[in-house]
Amino acid sequence: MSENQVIIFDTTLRDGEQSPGASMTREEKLRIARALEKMRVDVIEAGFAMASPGDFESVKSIAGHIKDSVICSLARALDADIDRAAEALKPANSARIHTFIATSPIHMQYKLRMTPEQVIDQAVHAVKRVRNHVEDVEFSCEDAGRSELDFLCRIIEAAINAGAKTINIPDTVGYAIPHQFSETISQLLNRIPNADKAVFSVHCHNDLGLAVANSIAAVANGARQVECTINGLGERAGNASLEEIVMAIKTRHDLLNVDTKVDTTQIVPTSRLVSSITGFSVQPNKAIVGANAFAHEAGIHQDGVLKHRETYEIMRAEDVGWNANKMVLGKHSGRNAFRARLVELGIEFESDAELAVAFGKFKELADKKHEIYDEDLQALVSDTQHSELVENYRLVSLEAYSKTGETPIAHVTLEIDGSEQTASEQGDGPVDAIFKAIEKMACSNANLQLYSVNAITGGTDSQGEVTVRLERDGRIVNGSGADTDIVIASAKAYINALNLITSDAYRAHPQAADV
Ligand SMILES: CC(=O)SCCNC(=O)CCNC(=O)[C@H](O)C(C)(C)COP(=O)(O)OP(=O)(O)OC[C@H]1O[C@@H](n2cnc3c(N)ncnc32)[C@H](O)[C@@H]1OP(=O)(O)O
Ligand SMILES: CC(C)C(=O)C(=O)O
Repeated sequence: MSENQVIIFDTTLRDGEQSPGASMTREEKLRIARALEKMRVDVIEAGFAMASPGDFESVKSIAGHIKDSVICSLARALDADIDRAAEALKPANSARIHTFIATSPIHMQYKLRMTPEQVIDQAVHAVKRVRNHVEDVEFSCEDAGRSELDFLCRIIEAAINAGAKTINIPDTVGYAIPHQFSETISQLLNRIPNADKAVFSVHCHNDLGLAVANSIAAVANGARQVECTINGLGERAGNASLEEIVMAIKTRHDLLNVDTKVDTTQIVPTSRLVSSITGFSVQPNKAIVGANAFAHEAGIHQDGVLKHRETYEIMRAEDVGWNANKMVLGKHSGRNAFRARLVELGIEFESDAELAVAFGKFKELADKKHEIYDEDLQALVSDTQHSELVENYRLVSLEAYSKTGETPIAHVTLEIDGSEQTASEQGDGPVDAIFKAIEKMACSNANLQLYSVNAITGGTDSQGEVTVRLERDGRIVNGSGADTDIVIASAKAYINALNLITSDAYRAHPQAADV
């Protein structure tokens, strides 16, 4: 293995599963293991065989099915744990046993109730026991982040002499700070006489939100294995996230000068799989795999990305398995992104003035709604194009009241041929009351033939798009209106239909006039 390669050791199925609520069945673990193998993860820690019969079976099943990654089981520094791990790993192509014992004063004194000398003896015994089963021995100094450096040097030297091939330095409780952790790694590598006989690994927890930073700092100072999990799943605040580690190494190759074998295009599919199996959703702003990781809403950013993607993107969405980056239209968006999306939708305006009107309406809508979807744009543009109509009727204000047990009532103010009128009516529902109030003022004598409401997109902040079909003297028109408030959308649609039915331009049947 090249000295510039970092081994990616995934522990989603072991430490990840220690996340309260993240227990997985054997079949689920196998599905994740297959995804990790496809991603070309070097080592998959499949479980802790001693933990339960179910975990034993999971390790065994993964060992039997996965051929391209090394399969590993955790084991305490106890013969029974080690033998159980070896038993589960029998079917594996390449097997590793990961044995550990705590090395910090607080763990040795209060948890293990052992002296430091006893801990060294047990570690050496455990490593030798593992060597009786497999060549590939990993030894971890649990709580290394709070262990004394001199003691770490002693126990690691002894473990390497006993046959450990990988030495893992876990920051078990997420206590380390990057510059200090990288100094620890560098000291261990420099001071332990046989350090060159093993690969040094790190396993960082995220209690202070520093798991990835500490892991990368360690890599910069000579660690060549990183233990991590998909989506940063893991005990308490989680482990270092695989996707962040791998992409930091890839993106900052200029600085770190190391590589991994991971096929990064498998990151997003695997993240989704883990999230759907565990039920732990990924926060939208999570690096790499969050829904917003490659989404831009701010106009200045969108403009920059449209002109030259790298202005605001340090990675390509496609490289981590997204289809593409995303321009989200919202209230922070600018004219350039708005125009670009309309062009993609095949919508063009004849003049800049027309575009400006549509953009103004878009900003008004965006103030009411979080995200503007393509369907919103289409409704908005058709509204803008309708605005070419001579508006004999214009909605000034509207108040609709409904309460259980009471008859709904609406007060509507319209501008009709330049002057304002107000009417109030009761109805079977607020929309019925509105239509009656409008008709009271318009006196159109038109017949309502159809009223339909559609949510333009999902979510309760979706725009309602209303269609109102009116008929008068054999002429039929379809009016439409869109708004986040469906009562207002209904009034807009009715008024639009009134304007159409009284307009010379729409004398034909609506289908013929393409209304
Ligand atoms: C930092 C980490 O993530 S370490 C991995 C943590 N993961 C887990 O614990 C999940 C799986 N664990 C389990 O299913 C159970 O704890 C088991 C099966 C391993 C052990 O269960 P039990 O035998 O009932 O022991 P229990 O969990 O109550 O206590 C742990 C015992 O292991 C001892 N122990 C802890 N770590 C080690 C070690 N590395 N080597 C040897 N003994 C150890 C403890 O001192 C304690 O011993 P004691 O019973 O003599 O006091
Ligand atoms: C067993 C070790 C590696 C561990 O999970 C930890 O210390 O967090």
